[in-house]
Amino acid sequence: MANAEKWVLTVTAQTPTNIAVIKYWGKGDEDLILPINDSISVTLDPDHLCTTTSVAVSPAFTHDRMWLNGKEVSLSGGRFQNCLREVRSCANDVEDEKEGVLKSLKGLGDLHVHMCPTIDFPTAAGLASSAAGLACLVFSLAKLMNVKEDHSRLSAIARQGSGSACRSLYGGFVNGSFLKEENGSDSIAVQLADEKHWDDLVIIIAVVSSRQKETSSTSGMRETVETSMLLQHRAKEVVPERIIQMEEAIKNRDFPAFARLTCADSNQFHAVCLDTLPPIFYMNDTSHRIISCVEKWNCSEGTPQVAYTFDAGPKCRINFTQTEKLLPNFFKGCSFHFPPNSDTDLNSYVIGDQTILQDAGIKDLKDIEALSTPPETKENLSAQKYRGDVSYFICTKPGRGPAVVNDESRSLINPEFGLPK
Ligand SMILES: Nc1ncnc2c1ncn2[C@@H]1O[C@H](COP(=O)(O)OP(=O)(O)OP(=O)(O)O)[C@@H](O)[C@H]1O
Ligand SMILES: C[C@@](O)(CCOP(=O)(O)OP(=O)(O)O)CC(=O)O
Repeated sequence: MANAEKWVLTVTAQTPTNIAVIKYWGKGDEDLILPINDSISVTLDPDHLCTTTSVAVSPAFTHDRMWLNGKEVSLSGGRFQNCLREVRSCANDVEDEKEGVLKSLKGLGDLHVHMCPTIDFPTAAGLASSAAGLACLVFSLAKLMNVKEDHSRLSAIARQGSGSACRSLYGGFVNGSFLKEENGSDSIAVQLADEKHWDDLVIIIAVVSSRQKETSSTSGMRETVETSMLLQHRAKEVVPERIIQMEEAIKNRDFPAFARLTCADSNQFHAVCLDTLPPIFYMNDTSHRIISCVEKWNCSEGTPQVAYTFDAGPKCRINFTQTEKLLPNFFKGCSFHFPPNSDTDLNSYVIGDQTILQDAGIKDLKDIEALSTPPETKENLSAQKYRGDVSYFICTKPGRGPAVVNDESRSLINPEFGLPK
C-alpha cells in the first residue's frame, strides 16, 4: 500500500448524559425511532457524568468495528447501521495540511471506521448510558468525517440510535421534539436554554441498590404502546400542555412550577408503565420512600423546594434549587434515612461535586451516624433508617453539550494502527 494510503485519522469526543423532566415513552415508528410526544431534559455536567468515544477512519481498515468499553461488539444492529449510514451521507473530504494529503472521505467509498466508545461513569448506576453513548458516537463520527451540518441534523441522526440520545447533542435545557412530518425529518432536538441560564439548579442522583432485572426502555415502551390506553391520553392530551408549561417554568426559572411538573410527569410515566400489560414496575420500595421524603420535605416548607424523577429503573434524580440555601439540610435528611453500609467510604458514598458534604458539615461517616432526626420527619414519618438502600449519591448540575477532546494522550485509539490502546 502506498504511504499516502496508510493514514489513520482519529477523533475523540466527550458527550454528557441527560435526564428527562417530561418523559419520552413510546414510538410512532420503531425503525426511525420517532417519539410519540415531545420530551424535555436537563443535560448533566460532563465533568461528573459523560461518555468518551474515539473513532478512526483509514483506507487500511477492512470492515467497520466497534469496541464498547474495550470489548468488541457486533455492529449488526439496525440502530448502529442507521447512524453510520446517515453520518456517512454527510461526509466531506479532509485536507491534512501537516501531512499534505487529501483524505477523501466524501461518500466514504471503501473506507471503514473503528469506534471505541466508553462510559465514564459507573455502569452499575444504570444511568441512560445509551443516550450519552449514541450521541457521542454520532458526534465523534461527524467530527471525524468533517460533517458540516449543524447539531439539529446530528440530533436527528442520534435519535435513530436511541430516542433520548437526540437531547444529549446540546447542553442546558433541551426539547426532544416528536414527529410532525411523515419521515421524521423534523423530529430533532432544540436547545431551550444553555446551562448557564439556571446555574443554581442542583441535581442529586440517588443510585438505589437493586438486584431486580429491569425491562429495557425499548421493549418496555413497545409493550406500553401496544397495550396502554392511558399512554394515548398522555401523549395527546397531557404532554402537549405540560411541554408549554415546562418551557415557561424553565424560561422564568420558576422552581415551584418546574418541580410540580417534573414530579407529576415522572408519576404519570410510571402510571402508564403500570397500565401496560403485563405491568412494568420500574420503582422499588426505596424509590417510593424517596418520593415520600421529598413530598414531606416540600409539605413542611410550604412550597416545592425539591423535585424527583425516575426513569426506567429504581434510581432517582432529585432536582433542587439552592436559592433558599436549604440543600445542606435536605442532604442531611437523605443521609439520615439512607446511610451507607459500614464498609463504604465517604468518597464513594458521594461522588461528583462533593462540596455538598462540606456544606452539610459531613467530614466522615461518624457525622452521618450522629445526624439527628430531620424536623420534617418528626411529626408523621417514622425516623427509620434504610442502611445501604441507596448505594451512593451523585451530585451534579446542568452542563454543556458535546466537545472534541484535543489532548491526543486521552485518545482510546492507537493513532498508528487505529486499534484500541
Ligand atoms: N457508550 C456507548 N456507545 C455506544 N453504544 C452504547 C453505549 N452505551 C450503551 N450503548 C448501547 O446502548 C445499549 C443500551 O445500553 P444501556 O442499557 O446501558 O442503556 P440505558 O439507556 O441505560 O438503557 P435503556 O436504553 O433501557 O434506557 C447497549 O446495549 C449498547 O448497545
Ligand atoms: C424513561 C426514559 O429514559 C426513556 C428513554 O428511552 P430510550 O431513549 O433509552 O429508548 P430507545 O429510544 O428505545 O433507545 C425517558 C426519557 O429519557 O425521555
